Amino acid sequence: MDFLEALARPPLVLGVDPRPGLHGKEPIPHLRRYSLEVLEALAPRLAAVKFQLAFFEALGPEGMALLLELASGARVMGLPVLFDGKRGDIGSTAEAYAEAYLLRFPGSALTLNPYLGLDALEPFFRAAQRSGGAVFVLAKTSNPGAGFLQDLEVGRRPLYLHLAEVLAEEGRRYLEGPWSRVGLVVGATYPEAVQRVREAAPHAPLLLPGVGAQGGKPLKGPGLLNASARALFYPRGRPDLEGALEAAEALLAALVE
Ligand SMILES: O=C(O)c1cc(=O)[nH]c(=O)n1[C@@H]1O[C@H](COP(=O)(O)O)[C@@H](O)[C@H]1O
Repeated sequence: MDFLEALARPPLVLGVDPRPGLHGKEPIPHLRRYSLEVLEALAPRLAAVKFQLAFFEALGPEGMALLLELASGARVMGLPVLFDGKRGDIGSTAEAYAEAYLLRFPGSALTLNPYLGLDALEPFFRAAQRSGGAVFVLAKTSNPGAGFLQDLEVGRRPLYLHLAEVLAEEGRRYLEGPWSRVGLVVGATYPEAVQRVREAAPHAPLLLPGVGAQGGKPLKGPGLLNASARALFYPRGRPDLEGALEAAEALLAALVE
């Protein structure tokens, strides 16, 4: 599997951010069963599944084992996997992160934090190239305080746009057909930023988190991957398979004719 196949699938990404408190007295087995059911039911309606590593790490060793099981399960279902770790470190450590999430899971994608600079991102780009994967670099995040650094002016445009331009140029070396393996993250809560980044980086897949619980609306357009976690995985504030299907259908109705 190549992660870029996600771009030819329905433009919806299911975020899996497990809340053990919603899964009863024995959360891990319940969560395992529910996650597999949701993945199986929603897979044909999804571009990819995004596992937020923090929530699995918070569950301890059993949580990490569950993450690996769910990631393997998604791959068996033919569903592209995105690891949301927002990694970023000096080159030699970046190599290790890239090994852990891109090379050990060929065809997967990983979210990245660009604060350390291009030399710290390149090991991830090369690993994505080797493994048929992709990366999504944070440009404009969905949170209310995103502008603190990301909107600072650099050469008469906001920093996030400068980053998008630089990565669009870098990303040309990692093109596979119309799309680059170097994607960007732009919060669905900032639709005008999505538009500006799309213009600055026409070949970058764009991951748009914040749909649903954070108030973002799904956005339609080439290479736009709308991501929703709570509103899809816990549609009425709790595990609910029927509700998850309905929520996915409703979001897709707004995205696909
Ligand atoms: O990289 C991300 O996925 C991400 C980037 C961003 O700017 N904002 C953002 O909310 N996210 C992640 O997307 C998920 C949001 O979940 P919901 O708000 O429940 O849909 C969480 O896992 C966040 O860590």
